[in-house]
Amino acid sequence: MAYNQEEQNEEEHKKIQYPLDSTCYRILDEIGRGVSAIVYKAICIPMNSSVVAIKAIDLDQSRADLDNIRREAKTMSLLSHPNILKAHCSFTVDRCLWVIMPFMSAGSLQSIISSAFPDGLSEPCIAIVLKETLSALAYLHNQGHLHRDIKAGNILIDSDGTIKLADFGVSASIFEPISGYGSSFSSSSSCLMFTDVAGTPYWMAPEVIHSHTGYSFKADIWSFGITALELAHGRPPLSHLPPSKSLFMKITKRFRFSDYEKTKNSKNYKKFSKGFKDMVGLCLDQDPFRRPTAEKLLKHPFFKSCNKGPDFLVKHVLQGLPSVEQRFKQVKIHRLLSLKKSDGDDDDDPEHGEISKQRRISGWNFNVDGFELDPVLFPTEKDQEISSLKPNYVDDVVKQVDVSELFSDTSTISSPGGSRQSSEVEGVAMNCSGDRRIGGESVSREVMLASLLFLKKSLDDQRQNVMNLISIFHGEQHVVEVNKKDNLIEVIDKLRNEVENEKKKNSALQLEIEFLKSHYSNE
Ligand SMILES: Nc1ncnc2c1ncn2[C@@H]1O[C@H](COP(=O)(O)OP(=O)(O)OP(=O)(O)O)[C@@H](O)[C@H]1O
Repeated sequence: MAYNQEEQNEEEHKKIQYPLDSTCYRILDEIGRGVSAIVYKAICIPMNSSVVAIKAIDLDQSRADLDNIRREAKTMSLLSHPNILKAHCSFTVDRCLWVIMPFMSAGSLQSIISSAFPDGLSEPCIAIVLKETLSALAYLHNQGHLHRDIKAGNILIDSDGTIKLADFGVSASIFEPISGYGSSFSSSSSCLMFTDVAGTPYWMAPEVIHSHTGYSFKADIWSFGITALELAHGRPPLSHLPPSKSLFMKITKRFRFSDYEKTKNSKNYKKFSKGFKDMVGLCLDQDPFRRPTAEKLLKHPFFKSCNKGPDFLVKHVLQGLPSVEQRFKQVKIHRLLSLKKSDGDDDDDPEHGEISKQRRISGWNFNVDGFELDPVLFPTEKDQEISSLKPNYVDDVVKQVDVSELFSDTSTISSPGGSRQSSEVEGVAMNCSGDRRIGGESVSREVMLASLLFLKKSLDDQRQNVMNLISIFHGEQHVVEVNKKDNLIEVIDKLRNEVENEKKKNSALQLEIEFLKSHYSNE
């Protein structure tokens, strides 16, 4: 089912039309990879060989179906704002959707910080980037759209310092009719709400993860706050944890910034202004209704006092930076090397060694705190002594999750009346909540299922990453200069094993989900 954006939007006739034929484009270099897409630098031959970026989305891997993407592209083509990256056109090429976009020569802020500013940008630079992004967000929200994937990876910068918000892959219009979206949509509450889970885990608002309560524009404000921390520290909070674990921590223990506390004592500890910390704190209020709108946030003193522009970014961020394609190659090499380095890591883990070498697995158990499926080993004598103390794991999970308590925060950074409890953690770290054990009897099956589905997605993503690495080995050995045949065979064998392991984990997880579904439907 081929489609092109042109036939769906009369507006498009008014502007220069890029060709809808893949043979008109010549790919020059790969410049980025997402979960289900590869981004290329290319030239459009009939357009005086002008440089473009092509995002090739694998429709088999992508969550969205073609109808939704088509609808989204149509809606997005009506938007116009200096800080929003508008695609030139899009069309299908086999099972891929090619989105032809302006080439933003410095790439994303994420690619910049990961290669040149691992400890984050300076506050004046962050202020400019965030202010421009927030203008785009305020416009989007005023037009009735949620972005749903705000993060540094989706903020692009051009060689002149211009900032544009990109990637509307999961964005959605709150004004669209229910039937028009793959999203679940609820209008039962006082404002229109989405209930499907969309976005990238570390940046997701608690109400998005806890999807049955619904979410709206304020979910973007949360992600905006996380993006501020990402730009300030070089990574989002909790990113040292696997995505599923970070999600579950947010649901059960509420979001804390304890991982940034360590930063305070490190040599790279940075001090940020009160205004910046206050602004981030407002975005990261656990209660979406207390978070400010994008419009209101733009009036915050942090942004009001930001009077520098793109030139400042050129001077302090872009100068001397390798090109986006060079940076991407470096990232690939780095990933490859860390993969090789981690080859032997499992052997260092005594528990893992024991599992794999001495003991047989009898099944899987759900580790509530770690939000992981742990293998259950055939018991040793010592295990049998304590086994009678362990409750049935499903009951255990169900009794420990009291959804009514999850978001009734008593120690958030903003109090209902607007007065603020002291921010005890310095830097951007804020004490959002105590680490309270959750008790009670109420049960959220949706949370359980949503969480398990996330875990499954995380495993799928890991599998995809391994596949990507395999393709790097096959296609670009000259880049990584791995010439020794023996080495290659050994690494490929290990990758193959990893894929097999992932497959096994996926099947086990599938069984687990089936079990939980039938368990709940029987009740
Ligand atoms: N129009 C563009 N011009 C220049 N570089 C781009 C452009 N679009 C994307 N990139 C580069 O490609 C990288 C990958 O982009 P992509 O949108 O596929 O992934 P992502 O948003 O980081 O990940 P995900 O798919 O998980 O959302 C970006 O980080 C950026 O450096």
